[in-house]
Amino acid sequence: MVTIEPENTRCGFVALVGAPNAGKSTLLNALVGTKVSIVTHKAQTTRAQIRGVVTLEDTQIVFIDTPGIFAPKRRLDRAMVDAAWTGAGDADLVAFIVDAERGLTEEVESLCEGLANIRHPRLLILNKIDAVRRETLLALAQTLNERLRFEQTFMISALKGDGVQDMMDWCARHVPPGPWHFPEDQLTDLSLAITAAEVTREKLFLRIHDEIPYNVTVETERFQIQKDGSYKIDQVVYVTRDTHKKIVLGAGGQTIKAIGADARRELIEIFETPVHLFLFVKVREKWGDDPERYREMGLDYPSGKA
Ligand SMILES: Nc1nc2c(ncn2[C@@H]2O[C@H](COP(=O)(O)OP(=O)(O)OP(=O)(O)O)[C@@H](O)[C@H]2O)c(=O)[nH]1
Repeated sequence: MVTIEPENTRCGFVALVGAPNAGKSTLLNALVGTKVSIVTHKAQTTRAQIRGVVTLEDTQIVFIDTPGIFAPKRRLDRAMVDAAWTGAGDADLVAFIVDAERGLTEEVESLCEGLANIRHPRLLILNKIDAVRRETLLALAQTLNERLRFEQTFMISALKGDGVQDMMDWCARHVPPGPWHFPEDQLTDLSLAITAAEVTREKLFLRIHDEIPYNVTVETERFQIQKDGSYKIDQVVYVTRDTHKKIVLGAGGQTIKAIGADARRELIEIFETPVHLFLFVKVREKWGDDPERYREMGLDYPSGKA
């Protein structure tokens, strides 16, 4: 066994920033090699900063999946966007993820402006190359490199894994010397309770097909490790309206039951222990404006910006 002396280690934070749906969470999961951040085809899935940890020989890289940056409306939205920019400002390297299929959208343009104010070295990551022609990719890479200075450009498919290792190796070579922040075998800093809430939220997003998911949040109210090692988890699904509650419940409670079954199945896989999951649906009209609700998600209350 090789012993790694603390004075020889490297460690750094790499923020993954980009527009909603660019593929940041998919990339984080591909980098870490397991699911640490929930992914859906809907924009604004990631609400808080989620850290995924990769330890390679003497180097630890902490990737930060940030919420997609967009024009915020509610307090929650502002807190999400703040979390994304804070993630970028705190990192050693900033990876700008661009959905190459969508190309140069207004969101991407305004992100370029924001990123110009961030002093840390930047990487350009063109994602979804599996869905784009080579010429389109090269043209996009050139345009973006003319707008902003990037240390390196990577063309990847987070979904298929192409180019992900190259990006990770590059990051490993460019993080500063320093002690590790996490034990070698830790993959994320999310608590069990938050992980459980995120998984249920993902299943909800996947089962309910309209506006409602943006108006839903899930909180783990109680997380108990039972004597037999199984987990008993009580969660509340907050919706903003009674009509939404009816949809989330479904006829005879069918929808929530199916969501619970999906979530339970995945939680058993993640936690590697039996899980007893209990979901309750409550109406909380303005939860998106209630700091208590999103403080739970690890988002800071955006002071003075109410
Ligand atoms: N074709 C293709 N689709 C991808 C790729 N990477 C991600 N996607 C899809 O893009 C969608 C959004 O992916 P996410 O990883 O949730 O995107 P995100 O940037 O984290 O989104 P927010 O949480 O909204 O900020 C999902 O449907 C993914 O499956 C890729 O390399 N190729």
